[in-house]
Amino acid sequence: MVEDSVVKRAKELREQLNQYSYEYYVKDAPSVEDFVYDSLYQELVDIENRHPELVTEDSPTQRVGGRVLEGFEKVVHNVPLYSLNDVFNKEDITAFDQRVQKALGHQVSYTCELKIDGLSVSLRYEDGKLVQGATRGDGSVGEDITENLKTVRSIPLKLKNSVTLEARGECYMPKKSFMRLNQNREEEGQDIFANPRNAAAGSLRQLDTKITAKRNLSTFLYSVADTNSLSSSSQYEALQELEDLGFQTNQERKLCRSIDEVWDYIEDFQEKRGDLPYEIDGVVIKVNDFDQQETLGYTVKAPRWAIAYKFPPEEAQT
Ligand SMILES: NC(=O)c1cc2c(N)ncc(C(N)=O)c2s1
Repeated sequence: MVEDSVVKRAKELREQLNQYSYEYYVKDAPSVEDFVYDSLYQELVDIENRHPELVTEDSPTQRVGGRVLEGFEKVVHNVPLYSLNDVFNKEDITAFDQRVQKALGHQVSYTCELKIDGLSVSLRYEDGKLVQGATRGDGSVGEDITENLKTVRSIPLKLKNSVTLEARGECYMPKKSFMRLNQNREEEGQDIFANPRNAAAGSLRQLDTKITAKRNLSTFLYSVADTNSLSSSSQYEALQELEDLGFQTNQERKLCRSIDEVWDYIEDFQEKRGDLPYEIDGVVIKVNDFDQQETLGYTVKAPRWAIAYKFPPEEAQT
C-alpha cells in the first residue's frame, strides 16, 4: 500500500507538469525554465518507477511512447470527414458568395482559417479523456494512431471539461523541425522527406511510437464531428470553445462580414505565408453560423457552406 503522501505528491506533480506542458506546447508561453520542468519530471519518474500502480493515462511520462505496434487497426468515422471544393481565383470566391446569398436570401458572415498543410486527424474524447485518435483515411474509414497521437505534446490527454466529443484538425510538422529532421537524416545517410506534410504523415505512421515522440509534431484543431457536442452556435465561437477546452487552435482566424473582407484576408496571407512557422496551402472559408451551414447542407462529397481557396504553389526554395 503506497503512503498517502506519495499518492498526493504524484497527483500534484502530474497536474503541475501538465500545466507547464500546456503553457509550453499549446500557448507557446512557458511560465518556468526547462530545468524546473525537468527536475519535477524526474521526481515523477522516480515515484512511478517505485510505484508503477500510480501511473495514470494522463501522466506526462506517457508522452514519450514505448510500444512498437504490429500495425494500425481500421477506424470507421461515424460522422464522415468531408472534403472541400477547391477554388483558385477571385471570380470563384465571388461565385461561392453569390450561391450562398441566393440560397439563404441575405448576406452572411464567413470565418476564414488558414489551410494547414499537414495530416487531417480525428480525436475522440469521452468524459474529457482522449480515447482514440485516427487518420482521416478516405473520410469514412481511417487508421487508429492513438498511441502515436498521444506523443504529440499539444494534444491534450485530458480536456479542461469532462465533455464527450470528437474534435477534428490537422497534425503538422513545424518548418524548423522539418529542416532539423532532414539535416539529421542526411547526416545519417537516410532519405530526406520532400516536405513537412510528408514528414508529418511518415512520423504518424511510425509503428515505433518512440520515434513519433521525437518528431516534434504539433496540431491545430478546427471543428467537431457533431456541432451539437459544443455550446457554440457558430464556427468562430466554436474555435474559441475548442481553445478553452485545451486544444491548440490557429490564432490567424478571422470573422469576415463580407466576401471583400475574405478576399483581403486571402491576399494578406498569400503575402505572409512564407513567414509562418508552418506550411499552409490556402485558406478555408466557411459560412460562420451553424444554422445557416445546416440550411446549405452538402453535395455528395463536400459542404455547400465552405470552400478551400488554394494558393499557387510556392516558388521552389532555391
Ligand atoms: N478537408 C477539410 O475539410 C479541411 C482541411 C483543412 C486544413 N488542412 N486546414 C485547416 C482547415 C480548417 N481550419 O477548417 C481544414 S478543413
